[in-house]
Amino acid sequence: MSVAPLRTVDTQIVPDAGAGTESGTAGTAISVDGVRKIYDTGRERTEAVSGVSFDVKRGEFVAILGPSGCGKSTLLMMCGGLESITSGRIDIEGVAMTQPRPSIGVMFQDASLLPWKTVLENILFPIKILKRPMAEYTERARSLIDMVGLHGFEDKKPHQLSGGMRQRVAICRALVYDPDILLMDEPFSALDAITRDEMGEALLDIWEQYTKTALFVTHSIREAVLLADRVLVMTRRPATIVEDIRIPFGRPRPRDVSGSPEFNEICVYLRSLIESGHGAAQGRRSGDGPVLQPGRRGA
Ligand SMILES: Nc1ncnc2c1ncn2[C@@H]1O[C@H](COP(=O)(O)OP(=O)(O)OP(=O)(O)O)[C@@H](O)[C@H]1O
Repeated sequence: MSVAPLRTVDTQIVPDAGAGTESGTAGTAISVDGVRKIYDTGRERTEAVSGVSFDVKRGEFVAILGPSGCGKSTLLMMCGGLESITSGRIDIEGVAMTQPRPSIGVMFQDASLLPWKTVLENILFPIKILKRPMAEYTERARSLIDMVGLHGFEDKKPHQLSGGMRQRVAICRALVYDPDILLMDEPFSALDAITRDEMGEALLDIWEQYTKTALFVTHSIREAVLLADRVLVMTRRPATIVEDIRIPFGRPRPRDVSGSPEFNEICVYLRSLIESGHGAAQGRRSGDGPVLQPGRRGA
């Protein structure tokens, strides 16, 4: 089932069959350059992010992995214009990021649905806020509902849904207005392991029909390797990027890839990086990461 295409008010991203791969011709969607974040509460100064630089190409799916509290969410929020940048610069489609934009969809750990609204009304809520034509977007919302397997639940309220179903609604809400970029902050972390795997597969299904640029924060190494074209590994706070690994599995991604020795080898390598918690790459510009192949570890 495909999703009805729409034109967006911002730059239209044309899905690129080569996007997210070495041969992709896509330009840069997100450019993070020397970004630092210090939270200053008056009583306490916390350096959350320190000198982080990386690029994300259009159509690329980049996962950010790192220890708890290292600054992943802070980095994502700065990319979404939801948190100020202390120093450095973030450009989205070549324009400096200073405030939220409709070309960026955001998804959080908590689905944050409005309890008094139905599934369909929740999904269409951004359309109401953005004052876009409701009839046109209702068709799209229904296509998305079908795609994530919620057909028949359009008129249910959030309390009538399981946690996984609520997150499916949140995915539809993030995609309904056709944002060019999707920022996801541990969207499946509150779900049980089986539902989490199902959601990963649902996201892969969506990705294959509806390529977007994505930045995805997760604690799950396996989820990152299953979903992403590249994985950025962050150090302990203040976070910087210790490794940028290109995942060598193409698109459409084989659903059984997570059972392969190569997949497990990459997971083991990433786990060792996270457990060591630091590396020699402080302050470097990320973006040309090694391709991790069987028997060959990233430098
Ligand atoms: N609004 C804030 N004010 C002060 N400090 C903050 C604020 N938000 C985050 N921090 C601090 O910044 C650091 C990084 O937090 P952040 O939530 O970005 O980490 P994270 O890697 O996403 O964590 P987790 O993986 O546990 O979700 C933490 O020490 C946190 O306490």
